[in-house]
Amino acid sequence: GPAIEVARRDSPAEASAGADVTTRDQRAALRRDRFVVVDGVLSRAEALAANAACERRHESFKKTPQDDPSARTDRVTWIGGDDTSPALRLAIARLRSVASELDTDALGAGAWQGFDDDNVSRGHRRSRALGVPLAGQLARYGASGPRYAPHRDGSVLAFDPSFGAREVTAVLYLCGPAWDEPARSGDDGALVLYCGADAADDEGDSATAVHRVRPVGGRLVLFDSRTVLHEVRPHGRRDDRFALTLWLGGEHYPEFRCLRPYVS
Ligand SMILES: O=C(O)CCC(=O)C(=O)O
Ligand SMILES: [Fe+2]
Repeated sequence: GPAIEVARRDSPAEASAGADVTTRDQRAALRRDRFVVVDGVLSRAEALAANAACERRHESFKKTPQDDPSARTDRVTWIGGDDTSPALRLAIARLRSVASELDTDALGAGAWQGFDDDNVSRGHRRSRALGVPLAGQLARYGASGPRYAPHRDGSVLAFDPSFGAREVTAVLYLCGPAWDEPARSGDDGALVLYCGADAADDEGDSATAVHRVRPVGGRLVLFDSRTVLHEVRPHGRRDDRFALTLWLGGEHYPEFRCLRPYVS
């Protein structure tokens, strides 16, 4: 898991796939609101093919090191650019491409400036390009149970290298067509974002805005890994909930190890 995530990172330029995944307005919304939802990142046919590849791979999903009912109970596997499935290679390529798009808005600074220009206001002399891991986490949430309790993905005070590197979380949903319609009742497998919650709040009570995102196939969610408290609700559907996640950030040289605190 984390070892794969940390082992190697590309620069945004190396990870660019050419076609735009996000618009300038969506990226501005991300920096302002600390999250944005982008629909149609995979076409319907591409999303169907990716979902079928996830279903075929059912046996390769494993427990995570954090596996515990009070934390998370999903099962995961890792997807790299050399995956045997063309549909999953396309999905990871679209996610990796987002980093170079975030860099293009840097107003001549040459790299990502952080959320709401945080990097500048915290006194960074230079902006940093967003490192792009070679592999993303594919998670499977089965029916009636698996969930991920409220958490943040990254922190500037991290001791775990992968955790310290994470700056922007990118989640691409690979759910099948049954997920296109809202759940009729009960828990719906939503990603719940507790925006504006205090840093000390791990439950979301202090959030200034709560957003529920349905995991529709082909939908991308981007958010601030370090400040946005979020959780995955359980669901009662027959079909599994699949999400491919890539954490952007950290420096992009081989074997990044977060030797320095990520504030400078
Ligand atoms: O599947 C999702 O919607 C988000 C998953 C998540 O929060 C994580 O893996 O850290
Ligand atoms: Fe998360």
